[in-house]
Amino acid sequence: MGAAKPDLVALRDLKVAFDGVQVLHGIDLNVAKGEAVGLVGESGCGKSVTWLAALGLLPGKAAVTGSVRIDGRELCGARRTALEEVRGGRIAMIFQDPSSSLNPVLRIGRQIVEALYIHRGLRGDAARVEALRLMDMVGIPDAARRFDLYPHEFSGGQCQRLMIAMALAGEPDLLIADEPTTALDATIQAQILDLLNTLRAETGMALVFISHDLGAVSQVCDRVCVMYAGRIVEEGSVAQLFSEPRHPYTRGLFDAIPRIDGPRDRLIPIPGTVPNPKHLPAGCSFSPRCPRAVDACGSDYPHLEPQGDGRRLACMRPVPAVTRGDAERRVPEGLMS
Ligand SMILES: Nc1ncnc2c1ncn2[C@@H]1O[C@H](COP(=O)(O)OP(=O)(O)OP(=O)(O)O)[C@@H](O)[C@H]1O
Repeated sequence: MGAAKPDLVALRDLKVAFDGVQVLHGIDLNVAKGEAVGLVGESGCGKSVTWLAALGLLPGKAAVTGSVRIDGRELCGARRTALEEVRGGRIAMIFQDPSSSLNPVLRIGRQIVEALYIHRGLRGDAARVEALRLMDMVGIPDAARRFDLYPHEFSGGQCQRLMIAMALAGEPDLLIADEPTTALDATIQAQILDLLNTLRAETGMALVFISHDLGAVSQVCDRVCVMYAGRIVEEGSVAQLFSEPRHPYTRGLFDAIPRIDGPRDRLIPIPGTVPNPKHLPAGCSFSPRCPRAVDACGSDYPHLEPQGDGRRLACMRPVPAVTRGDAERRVPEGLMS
């Protein structure tokens, strides 16, 4: 086994509140250089806010505390110039909707050239050559001819590729992809996941992949963090979590997705709804929906503790370990050790 890679990002006890309502309750999370980490969980659990807070992109009304270290440098509470240096340079972020990043009234080539100037000081022919290289790298055919087109002249999948090209303009060490494939149909989604894997292999950049889609996460990530109501409740390798989810919430997420080899009537939705951050239940926030909860779960919050097998888990009544046979049925092809 090789030595562990050094951390690129370390979040410690990251908390966020909007107008006095706490929505993030102390996130501890590391991303190593070159690693791909998935963040999954139901809508509103805090996946996006975690990274928007880390990059200083939340609106002024957000109260953010804790520590955000990028390569050892503290960014929580840092000056705007320090944050701007990191954003788009060391770290880039892409979103579900390319129109949030692409300017509809500017030709696409010019937008990439501008990003190259801002992040790397390139201009003139050098910028054009590099922009064409990036367009080619993200799989835009006939880049030279399409350099002068507007965003609306590209398909949804191509706009997503162009947004990735702009994100790569700063040669980031980390790309944060927030639901990058949710709005795309299945074939295009698969192509974008493939592209992310290829780019990671070619550039060595790390990836944070935020998604509802466990299947997509399994295709691009090394490690997964499962979030619930503003906390990480379980974290482990993709193979570990797919083969043996130990938190009842993680287990619930897996039971609620269709499996190609499973009968349709085996889909079990998680009962109840995600709690309102204004009125979180006492103890473990998942306990009112949890099939394994006991009285203590409604009074004491379980901390996220390292387990013997390398995962971290916040649960007093974890799901018992499954047998090897069950595990093999659950793990997507190629992930079984
Ligand atoms: N600007 C804001 N002002 C007030 N509350 C906010 C703001 N942004 C996010 N929130 C709240 O913070 C919580 C976490 O939101 P976040 O967007 O991180 O969830 P998410 O897990 O990314 O959800 P989704 O999968 O739907 O994107 C939610 O309760 C949300 O309503």
